[in-house]
Amino acid sequence: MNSEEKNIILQVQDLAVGYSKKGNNTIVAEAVNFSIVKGELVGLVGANGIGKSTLLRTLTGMQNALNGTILLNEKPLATYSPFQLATQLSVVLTEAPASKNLSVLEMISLGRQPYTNWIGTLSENDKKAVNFALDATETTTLAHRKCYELSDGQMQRVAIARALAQDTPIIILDEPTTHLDIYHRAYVLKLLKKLASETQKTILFSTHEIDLAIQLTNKLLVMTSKNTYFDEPCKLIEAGRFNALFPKETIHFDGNTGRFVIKS
Ligand SMILES: Nc1ncnc2c1ncn2[C@@H]1O[C@H](COP(=O)(O)OP(=O)(O)OP(=O)(O)O)[C@@H](O)[C@H]1O
Repeated sequence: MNSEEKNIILQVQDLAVGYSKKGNNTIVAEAVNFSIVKGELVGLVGANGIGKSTLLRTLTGMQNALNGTILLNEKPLATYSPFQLATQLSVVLTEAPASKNLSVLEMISLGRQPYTNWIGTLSENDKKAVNFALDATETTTLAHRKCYELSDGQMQRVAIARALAQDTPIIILDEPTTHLDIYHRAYVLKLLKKLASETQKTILFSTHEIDLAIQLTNKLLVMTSKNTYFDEPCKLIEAGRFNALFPKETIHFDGNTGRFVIKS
């Protein structure tokens, strides 16, 4: 076993994802294979409706795989209890949280739920994790504001802080840059990169910011209607994988600049 194999935290083998209704399976993506190493920042890109959220929901145990294997720390995901999973994997979804009436501090403290006692009292260790999360996401000054008072960009940082407070080795985020302006999109993705390299957390996020993801991530998962590719961004460019993402008549990928260009 080489050192990369030893550090694999999430391994996906021949995975099929999709939906099951009255015994009929609708497969959204199949033959998905990849292995993510500890401390890597991995982006998931693909056209609207290709199956990014479906794949992420399957990887977080929120919906069942239709086929194949997901190994978390070499153990099948399906064998983790909800409590065990909450200590390994935190999830940041796009939907606004139901409890926007909470203060920022209360929202971030919710991340400590897997560790707190039944009345939810925070130990010194819990407080340390919450303070680290506030600091890392620059949300300390917002701590006593209500979540409903925040802008989308501020709320996104709070959602990331809640996941950080949960202190799991893996954080999975579904489109963390939705509704943000270009500066805040870059800010959030740079924050994820910093967290992955400084805390050795493994971070997997879906995004439509392909140009930014190419610049910032260690690896990318590229979902197309035929295949899902997984590799370093430069190798994916070399192999022409981004050319297959969108219909060529409208935009094409320029491998020299690493950017999409509108066709005139
Ligand atoms: N609950 C559901 N039941 C059945 N089909 C669904 C369900 N949710 C999504 N789908 C279908 O699964 C396919 C993939 O959807 P998904 O939301 O995973 O795509 P996506 O890549 O995340 O899209 P987007 O970039 O637009 O968010 C789509 O055809 C969608 O209609």
